[in-house]
Amino acid sequence: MSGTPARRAQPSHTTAVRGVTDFSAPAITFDRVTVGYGRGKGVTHALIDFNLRVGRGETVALLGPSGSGKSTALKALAGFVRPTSGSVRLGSRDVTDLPPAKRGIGVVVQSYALFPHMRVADNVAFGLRSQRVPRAQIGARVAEALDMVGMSAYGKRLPRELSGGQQQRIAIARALAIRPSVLLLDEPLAALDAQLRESMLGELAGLRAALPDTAMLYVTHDQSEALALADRIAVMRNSRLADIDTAENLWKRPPSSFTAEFLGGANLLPCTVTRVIGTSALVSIGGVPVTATAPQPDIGHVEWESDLPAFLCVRPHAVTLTAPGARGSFSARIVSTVWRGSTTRITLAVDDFEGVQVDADVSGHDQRGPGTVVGVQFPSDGSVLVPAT
Ligand SMILES: Nc1ncnc2c1ncn2[C@@H]1O[C@H](COP(=O)(O)OP(=O)(O)OP(=O)(O)O)[C@@H](O)[C@H]1O
Repeated sequence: MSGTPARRAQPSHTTAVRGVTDFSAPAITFDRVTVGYGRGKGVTHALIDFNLRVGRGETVALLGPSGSGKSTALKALAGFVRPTSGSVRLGSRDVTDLPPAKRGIGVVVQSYALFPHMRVADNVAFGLRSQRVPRAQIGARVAEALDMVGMSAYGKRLPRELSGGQQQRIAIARALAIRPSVLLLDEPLAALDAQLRESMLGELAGLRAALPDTAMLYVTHDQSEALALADRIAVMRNSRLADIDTAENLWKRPPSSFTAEFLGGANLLPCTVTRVIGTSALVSIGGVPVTATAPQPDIGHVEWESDLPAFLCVRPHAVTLTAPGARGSFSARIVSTVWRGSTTRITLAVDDFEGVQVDADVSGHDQRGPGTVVGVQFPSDGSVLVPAT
């Protein structure tokens, strides 16, 4: 039997590298940070015992449902709320008691927050003037920041003369003008339409590559943004850090059912572990044996023991439909189909599974209607064990 860990809520830093950046030097540290809003019995604990380290040049996405504490973590770092307990550090400097303007952090929020009466260049210069950067240098720094976001030609415009995407670019330029070592982005694309969001995502990825020493903390509840931009993803749940790891590890080997579901939807099939040898697991779903992959982790506190209840996590694209009665298949009936352009999402009721429907994504425009009987297979390389707790 092999021990299999879920990597969970460890205040760790990654050894992965983007280019030649050394993430091991901490740029941001949250050390057991708790934040409460209100007092006495009415207090809301928006962040509880929160630990996180972000390395120099690293991008970490804070991902989680609405109200899970993501923005509060950012505010604690930026200095907009004071932790009830714990500390925040930038590099080796404890900034817990420092006012926001003295922290030297670039902040970009969803609503752009540009000064409406100021021209673009003055908006971008704002942080530089607050930092008393010599007047002679301001013009060049503003030009440099506008150039980074492709908005050099717009310095004389007022914010109301720009589109939403352009305003957000100016907000990013304003944050970059102070050459921050830490950039905080709070849902920066949430106010933009889907197409613009997609192109801005590409631009943010380019910006990230152009700023190899800047640590970024990126709040989102959109898993595709987190997967596209982050070196690591920290998943928040109920004011706490639930799981943290590289985007790839969390996607391929989710350490919890919550993260499996939150990061892009997953079929979570209740199963019982029969045995695990190396990375090969034999499990039972409703008495039917199925082979799967057991994640082999580097940190571990889950032992895959026989008879342990667990989940089999199968992404919809990994579910295979066969002819009814095909060898190794479960018998199922199509409940509904939704055509999504390049794929069709088929929802299935499987005879041996009580109360659990299975989603399958098949390529093209599948014409099979509700009630059609099919076979369903869960290929072992697309089925991974997830702890039930
Ligand atoms: N100023 C405030 N006063 C009282 N409670 C607050 C305040 N700001 C946030 N909260 C509460 O703290 C909790 C965490 O809020 P936070 O904004 O950090 O969540 P979030 O994960 O960023 O959510 P969203 O994705 O909706 O922005 C929520 O329950 C929220 O209602």
